[in-house]
Amino acid sequence: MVAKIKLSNVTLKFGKFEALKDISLTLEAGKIHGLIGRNGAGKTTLLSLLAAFREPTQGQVEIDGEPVFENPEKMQQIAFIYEKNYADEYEKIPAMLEFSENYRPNYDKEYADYLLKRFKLPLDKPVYKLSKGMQSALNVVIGLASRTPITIFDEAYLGMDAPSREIFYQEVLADLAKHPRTFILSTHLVSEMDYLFDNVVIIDQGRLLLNEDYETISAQGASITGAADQVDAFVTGRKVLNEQKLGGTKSVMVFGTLDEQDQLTARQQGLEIGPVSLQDLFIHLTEEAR
Ligand SMILES: Nc1ncnc2c1ncn2[C@@H]1O[C@H](COP(=O)(O)OP(=O)(O)OP(=O)(O)O)[C@@H](O)[C@H]1O
Repeated sequence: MVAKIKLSNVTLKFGKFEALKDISLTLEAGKIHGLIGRNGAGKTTLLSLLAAFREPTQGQVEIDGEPVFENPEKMQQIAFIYEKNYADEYEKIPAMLEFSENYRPNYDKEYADYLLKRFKLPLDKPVYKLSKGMQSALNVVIGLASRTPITIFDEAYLGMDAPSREIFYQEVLADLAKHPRTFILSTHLVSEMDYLFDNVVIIDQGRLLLNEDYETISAQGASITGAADQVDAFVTGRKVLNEQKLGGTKSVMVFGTLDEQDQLTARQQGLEIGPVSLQDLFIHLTEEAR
């Protein structure tokens, strides 16, 4: 079961402050969408609208053509996983999971049990006594095992160590392949998670900067590596995003596509051309917008 999300001219105000400014975008069903933006860009605010936690001040948020706000049928199809405060959660994990089991029609208890084991989560402790990383892993279990048509993870990895984050990423990919649905992952760990994304949404200061598939974005930049003086000559006049030097070798990231002639010239000069990282493009695009 998959679902398509559409925002049309969405504005969200907190009092006089516009946290989201006239955002229109479509998120295709069955894909992994990466949502990135600097601190305070409006990611959580945007996700809370998708999850029907709030109503836009202006504009429409629709899932499969229907408004989502105060629409119980649509809301049941969306899991919004964010960092919760479990200070007052005296239940143990099995009791907590009962809610998802009862409320989510596609909830898979066997899969949840498998994930609990994979994350090595203790079942005999009240949730408030779990470490921060364990509480995040529990959120991930709820999000994945609910198998909702739309699953939103808002920086779900907070506190999780590297091996646990790796399990999270592996499970997103493996379970999506078996049970198609739409994932939206917001993150600051761009270089760690970019390989997961089919599509990337970048917002900055409440505005949409970009909503494109990962391959198209990657083609908007290139890395050029080779002898330092040759590389310097090649990148003259181009927009340099980042450079690194090791001995006589230099690697420079440039913004903009390289046409066939550029590629031929680079090869003739013994320069190596590679892709640019999403992280470098993100830093560049959000700096340029200021
Ligand atoms: N309840 C609120 N009342 C007033 N302003 C708010 C409220 N929630 C968020 N904001 C403001 O809206 C803007 C966007 O916040 P949001 O939490 O969506 O950003 P974010 O991109 O998720 O940031 P971060 O990466 O730091 O978590 C910020 O300027 C924030 O101060």
